[in-house]
Amino acid sequence: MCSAVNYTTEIVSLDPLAIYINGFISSWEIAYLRDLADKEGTFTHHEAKYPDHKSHAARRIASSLYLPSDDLVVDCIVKRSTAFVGFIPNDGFEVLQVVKYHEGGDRHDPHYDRFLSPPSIPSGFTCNRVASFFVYLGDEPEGGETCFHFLQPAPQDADPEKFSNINSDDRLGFAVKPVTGNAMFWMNLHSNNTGDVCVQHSALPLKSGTKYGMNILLRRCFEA
Ligand SMILES: O=C(O)CCC(=O)C(=O)O
Ligand SMILES: [Fe+2]
Repeated sequence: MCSAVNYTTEIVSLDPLAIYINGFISSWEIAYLRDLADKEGTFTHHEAKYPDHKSHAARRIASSLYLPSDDLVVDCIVKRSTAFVGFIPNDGFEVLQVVKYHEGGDRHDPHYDRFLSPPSIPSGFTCNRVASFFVYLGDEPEGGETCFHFLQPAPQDADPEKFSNINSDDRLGFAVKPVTGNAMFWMNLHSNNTGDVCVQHSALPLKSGTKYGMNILLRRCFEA
């Protein structure tokens, strides 16, 4: 039995569709997931796994770990995410991934979550990441915002505890602050399965503290 969570939503952008979610994961779920991540083993530093990615424009300086899919709480979060995406045609979620950033510049430079060259499978079908959730699992560091480089700036009356407009890479970026338990959801693909160039985003460098987050990536398979 999954416990009910009364999250609320705010539409950030209609096109591309991007939605901010308040209270998507409860505090006991966060404590549970962080404990589970610590028990599961060691976080792998992205650049230890992929040393040649150091020269990539979308450089990712962070560590990550996959959560076990057979865990009951993980399953409840997948069910909640499935209910959230509703009628969006999809083929389920990837294994949930916890990401950890340390102070001193850990970051993820501008990138897309979709595969730019999706692997095709023998049947002639291919799968890509149609939509993403990024959930903030604490702590609340200085810096470490998720910056969407092509979304409209937040309106002046937007809650400064959650949103800001900051200049990143010389572009005005709409930035989401890592508020524990809250999440961003956005679409990566158009309905014709081509990539939406407007959802390029980055995790800005951590100035101090530690940041944990979780990627919940929705798959869609289609004829290539
Ligand atoms: O850490 C963030 O704020 C965003 C992370 C992200 O975009 C990713 O892991 O793909
Ligand atoms: Fe991303």
